[in-house]
Amino acid sequence: MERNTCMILALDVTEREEALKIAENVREFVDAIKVGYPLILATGLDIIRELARFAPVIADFKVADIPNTNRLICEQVFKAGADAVIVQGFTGRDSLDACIEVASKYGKDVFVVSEMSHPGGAEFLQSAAEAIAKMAVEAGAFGLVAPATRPERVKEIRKIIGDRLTIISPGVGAQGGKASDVISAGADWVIVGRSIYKAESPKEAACEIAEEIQAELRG
Ligand SMILES: O=C1C[C@H](C(=O)O)N([C@@H]2O[C@H](COP(=O)(O)O)[C@@H](O)[C@H]2O)C(=O)N1
Repeated sequence: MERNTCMILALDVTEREEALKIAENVREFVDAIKVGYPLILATGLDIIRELARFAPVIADFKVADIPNTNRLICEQVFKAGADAVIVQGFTGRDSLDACIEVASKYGKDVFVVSEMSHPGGAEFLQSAAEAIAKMAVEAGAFGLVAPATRPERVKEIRKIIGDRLTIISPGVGAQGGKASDVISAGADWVIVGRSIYKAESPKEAACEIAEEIQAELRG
């Protein structure tokens, strides 16, 4: 994935036409589109290939099962045309290895959730986040999900992984996180959903956030 705008659109709408229209409108401002259960359960897996016309597609299924089931899920994800998949890390090394094994077969990428951005993310997962980050490096994952709502945590996780993994950070806007703060804390991409797809003009909203990020990168 090219890192031009450092922004990933979280397209959590549930209508096919709306999803395609927003993706078309904001394509110049996003490096990738993240789709998850809301859109896929509403419209089916074919939307992945339709969206792939606009940008690489990250399938956010938070894959979190035993190795064999993880393997079966990832096969379907990459057969459907996704460029990457998001998996949970708390299920352990063998379950993560199963996802990476399938992704490697397709030449695709795996992002591992280290810590989540919502308040509940601090209740159980946060204490395991650093160990999960270390495991992700050892397992050969492509990247990590880390919270834009807690840039100080992104900084800590970046210290552990160095530049060996790409960090994508959700929680900007609607959850209170700031794009420029988490980019400056060491994230490579920010993930933005409602602040774009619920905006009066998704295009203008995406442009504004992209400009904020570029200003931060210019220092
Ligand atoms: O910790 C995480 C993991 C997960 C993810 O990115 O994997 N997300 C997803 O990022 C997007 C934020 O949307 P919005 O809040 O901008 O509308 C949604 O699709 C969430 O499911 C988080 O928000 N936090």
